[in-house]
Amino acid sequence: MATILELKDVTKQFGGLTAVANMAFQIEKDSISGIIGPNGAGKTTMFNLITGIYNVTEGDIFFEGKKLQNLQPYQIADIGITRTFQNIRLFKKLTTYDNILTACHYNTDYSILDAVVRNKKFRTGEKKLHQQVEELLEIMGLTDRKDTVASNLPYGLQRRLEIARALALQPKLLLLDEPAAGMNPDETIKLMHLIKEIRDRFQLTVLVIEHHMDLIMGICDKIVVLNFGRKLAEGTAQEIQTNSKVIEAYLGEEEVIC
Ligand SMILES: Nc1ncnc2c1ncn2[C@@H]1O[C@H](COP(=O)(O)OP(=O)(O)OP(=O)(O)O)[C@@H](O)[C@H]1O
Repeated sequence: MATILELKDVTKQFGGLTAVANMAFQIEKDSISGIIGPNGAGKTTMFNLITGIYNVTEGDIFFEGKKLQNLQPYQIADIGITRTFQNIRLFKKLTTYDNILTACHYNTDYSILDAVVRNKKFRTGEKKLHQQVEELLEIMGLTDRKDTVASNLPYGLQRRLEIARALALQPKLLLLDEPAAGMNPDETIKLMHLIKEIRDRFQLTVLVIEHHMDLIMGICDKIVVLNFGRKLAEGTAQEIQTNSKVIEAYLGEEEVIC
């Protein structure tokens, strides 16, 4: 198995606070991996480092063997890493369809001039875009809500729409920050199947932060556990559930283990 993402001794400090300390792990291509840990453990900060929102204080992050150094978030999206956010970020006044379409437009290969004169290249490109939007609507179960304004969608569907927008950028690595937040158990199970389906259909790698242990334990090939910005443990769901350090520090409450 090839490694798609590697963190080598990554540290992030905010003034005197060390949010992430000497973090090191590898993510295998085509896998689904999870990051868990108590509030404030450094999970979102790690996503922000991988996606270029923050620069690392020390250490290196490699994507497909290349160092991600001083790249801007849009450059990181260009090389194939996209994400969703803990606090949903959508164009709230646009329809579901247009939210996906604006993200798909990022991939167009026609120029402004092609668009102005509406030549064949533009028309073919536009047709492809609309096909891509329809496909994403279908996969994400949003077709019958395509004309609904995003702010009027139920919360669970807003989260799905956010994933659709991240997929529209055709990533190789998809980072999901608490995709099941606010979902009921039934929606969470459906999301779990959907994440697997997305991985298979688009042949991508998924890294997911989640507090819903059933989702994490149900879909992840590997789980990295953080505590106070440090890696506490790493392994399969079974290894994590039986790891004494994890049980002591994080999964101490029995009901957390599914
Ligand atoms: N921009 C920032 N400036 C200063 N401190 C920050 C910043 N971002 C995060 N922190 C701090 O870094 C630590 C890790 O925060 P982070 O949001 O990464 O944790 P988390 O594991 O994602 O938590 P949660 O599960 O609550 O989302 C926290 O102490 C937080 O207050």
